[in-house]
Parts: sequence; structure tokens; C-alpha cells
Amino acid sequence: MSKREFTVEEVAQHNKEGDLWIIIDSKVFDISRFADLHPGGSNVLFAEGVAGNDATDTFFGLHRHEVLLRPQYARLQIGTIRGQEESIPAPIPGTISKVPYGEATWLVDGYYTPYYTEGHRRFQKEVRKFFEDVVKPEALRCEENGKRISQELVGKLADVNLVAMRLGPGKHLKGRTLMGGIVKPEEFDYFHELILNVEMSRFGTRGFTDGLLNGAVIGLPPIWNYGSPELQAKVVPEVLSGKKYLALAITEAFAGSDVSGLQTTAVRDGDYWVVTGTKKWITNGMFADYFTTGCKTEKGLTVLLIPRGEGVSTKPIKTAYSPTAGTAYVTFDKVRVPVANTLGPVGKGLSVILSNFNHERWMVTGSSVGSQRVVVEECLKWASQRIVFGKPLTAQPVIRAKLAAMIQRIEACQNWLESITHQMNNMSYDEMSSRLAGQIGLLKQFVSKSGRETAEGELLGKDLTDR
Ligand code: HEM
Repeated sequence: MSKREFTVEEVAQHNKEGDLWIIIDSKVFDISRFADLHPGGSNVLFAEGVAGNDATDTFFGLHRHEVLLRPQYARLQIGTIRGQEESIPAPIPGTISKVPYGEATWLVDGYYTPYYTEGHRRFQKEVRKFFEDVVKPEALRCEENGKRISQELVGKLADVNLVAMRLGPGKHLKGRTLMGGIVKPEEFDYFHELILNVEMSRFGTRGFTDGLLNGAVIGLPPIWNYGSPELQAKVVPEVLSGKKYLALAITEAFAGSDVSGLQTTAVRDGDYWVVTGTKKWITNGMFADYFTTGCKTEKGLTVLLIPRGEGVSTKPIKTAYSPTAGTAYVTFDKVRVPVANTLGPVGKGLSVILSNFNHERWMVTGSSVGSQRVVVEECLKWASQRIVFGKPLTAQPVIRAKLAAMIQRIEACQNWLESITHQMNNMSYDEMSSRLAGQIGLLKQFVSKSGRETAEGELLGKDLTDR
């Protein structure tokens, strides 16, 4: 950026086509050539009070601050106004938002928490930085172009042991360096994991967040909880190191949460199962090397680990979010799967699948809470900044009521989620399965509904409409 200094009078000379400067918050921009490319049209830039003038208020009434930070626009700045200082500093990536309700209370100065320690705070800082610096640029790109996560990024996730951490506390973390060593494996708890789930959802890239190896996160627990030691020794390291990809294949056109209605069938033939059927909405399925698959057998539901190979085919499903998630329709056509790939007892697949749902559902609520928090922050920022009818949007009571409803929802979700996370920290896997399944299921439903209502800016109940 140029260090040149100008006076207001000097800038005022440049107020015509081919020679157009403006001032935004003490910075001088030469927009002579940009004017024709301006997404808001060139006319507005030649208006009185804009061309050659200080257009700070007009600019911030129409644009997000981030516009000025984009490299193609930042380079339009040619200097600053002598004696003036910037009064609207750009948000610093990775730092705690100053927007009210823009962060969970435990991150805000002056508030207290019974759950998070200094260690969690250090971890959160590191994780936010990692996601901002390492993950965000690719997240934004892939969400847009629909391409799957790159092997290079997967390598970086493996370096910090991201997938291993996203599987929660446990023996699988032993001997691993977590996030550069900021937390010891034996200290890692569900609040650390919650921090990861929240932080990874802050870029508004919903498809990419699922593409960020969610298939492994939900598909691996049945392998290490129920797979043979040989199967675990082969598959777990491949997946955690990012060399192989995994997807959980339960849902079918015939059955979703109604797991007992699955129709994909596995029939024994010597040392093999022969699997035939289809699976739908399989996250990461397009690039998965293995499928943790729910099958119907003569003795009841059974879970099998099916490697991609002869008879396995995947095709993309068009979803409401980005194809970067790799959502697939999977077909198994007489696929021969070694009996050694059976996960858990034959006929006991329902409990293998259902016990896995708790963690998955809890994880989903964490990422939804992360996304909703960002929506609240963005809406508060924009509603304070955007001028309509000569006033900021926040001057309109209906907008304030919408914001209040959003805040009520996010705080309720956050607090319930933290309370359940605290229970998880103090329970065994089996206790969680028996005591928290109801709580977690209800929480997930509540948080998802809240997410939709917040995204649509719904008011709370009918209170206001009735009046
Ligand atoms: C360095 C100066 C400027 C840059 C880099 C810039 C850039 C942009 C960009 C990228 C957009 C697309 C929307 C967005 O991404 O937010 C936009 C829209 C717009 N800009 Fe600018 N702009 C500048 C100055 C101005 C000024 C001084 C005005 C004054 C009237 C203006 C008026 C508008 C309008 C009316 C729109 C359309 C907004 C809408 O559709 O809601 N811009 N501008």
C-alpha cells in the first residue's frame, strides 16, 4: 500500500470520468479504472458527495468492511488523508469478535464458565487460527467450485491430528501430537472436541464442512469399537493419516433414521458376504475408499466395512449445498466382502449403528451452533451498518425483534449443548448410550430447527404477529 499523503482538497480535484478518487475512512482510493467494473455500477460513483469526496458513510451503508480487504480492491488504495486516522478498523482474522453475542459467553471478557479451563482457551485460540489460516482459503474455494478437499489440505489436517481429535477423547489419541502439542492426549476432552466442531463451522461453507472428512468422523467409531484387531490395525491408521477415505453408509431410499427398515442385503457365501443394495445421501461417498455399511442379514442387521472395488459404484447426488461434500448414491452389486470385515456381532447391527448416532448427532449440533453464531454476528453487524430510510436497520423494531429472537435461540442451543457435553465428559461410552441418547436426539432436533428459523430471520412464536 502506498504511504502517500493527500489533503481533502487534493482529492476533490479528481472527480470526473477517467480521473476519479474517493476517501473511505481516511484512506484514498483511485477508482478511475475500477468505476466501469464496479458491481454497483459506475453512475453511483460519480454522484455528488461521492466523486472526489469522503464517501465513508455511503460506502459502509452499502458494503461489508471485508470488501476493502479483498486484494483486487485493497490495491486501489493510493494513500491516506494527512492528519486523519482510520476509525473503522478491519476485523482481525482469528481474534474474538467484539460484536455483542458474536461469541459464546465463555470467550467474552467479564463472563464466567463452569466448563472451560485456561487450557481450553489456549486450544480455542490455536484452533481458530489454524482454521482461518490453513483451512478457510480452500473452504471458500471448494464451496464455490464444488471440488473435493485437496490431498494437500488433508495432509495438513493429519499433521495436527484433526480427524483423530474429532473422534473425541480416548486411547486413539495416545502418542499423538495434538494441534502442535497445545493439548496433551490424556487431557483432551469433549469440550476440546466441541471447540473444534464450532470453530470449523465459522466460514459459512456448509458443504465444505461436511467435506472436511466428516465421513471418517462418523464411519470410524464402529471400526474401532467393533472391528477385529487386524482390521483396526489396517484401516484406522490409513484413515487417520488421510491416506484413505471413509464414509458411513446407512441411509437408503427405503430407510433413514428408521434404521431397522434397511434393505441392503448381505448373504453369507463361505468366508464372504455378498452384498446387494443401494445407499443414499452418503456424505463423502464420492471419494470414499471404504464404506461402513448397515446391511440386512438372515440373523438381523449387521454392519460391514466394504472397501471400494468390484461391484461398488458411486454417483453424485445433487444437494441443497455444495458438491464439495461428495454426497453420493452408492450401489452395491453382488459385492464380495470378507467376513473378517464384520463390525460387531452378526444381527446386532442396530446397536452398533445407534450407539454411533449419539456422537454424530452431538457433533452436528456443535457445527450448527458454530454456524448460527456467525449468522447472529453477521446480522448484528450488518443491521447496525446498513442505512435505509435514513437510519440503520437496527432502528426498525421488527429488525430488533428478529435479532432478539436469533440471540435467544443461539444462547439456548449453546447452553444446552454445553450442559450435555459436561455430562459426556463424566460418563462412559455405554452410560452415554443409555442416558444421553434422548437428550442428544432432542437437542439435535431443537438446534436444527433453531438454525432454520435463524437463517430465515423468524420471530419467536407468534407473540409479535398477534399484537
Ligand atoms: C473502493 C471503493 C469501492 C469498492 C471496492 C466497491 C466494491 C463493491 C462490491 C464488491 C460490490 C458488490 C457487493 C458486495 O460484495 O458487497 C459493490 C456493490 C455496490 N456498491 Fe460499491 N464499491 C466501492 C465504492 C462504492 C461507493 C463509493 C458507492 C457509493 C454510492 C458504492 C455503491 C455501491 C452500490 C449501490 C452497490 C450495490 C449494492 C447492493 O446491490 O446492495 N460503491 N461495491
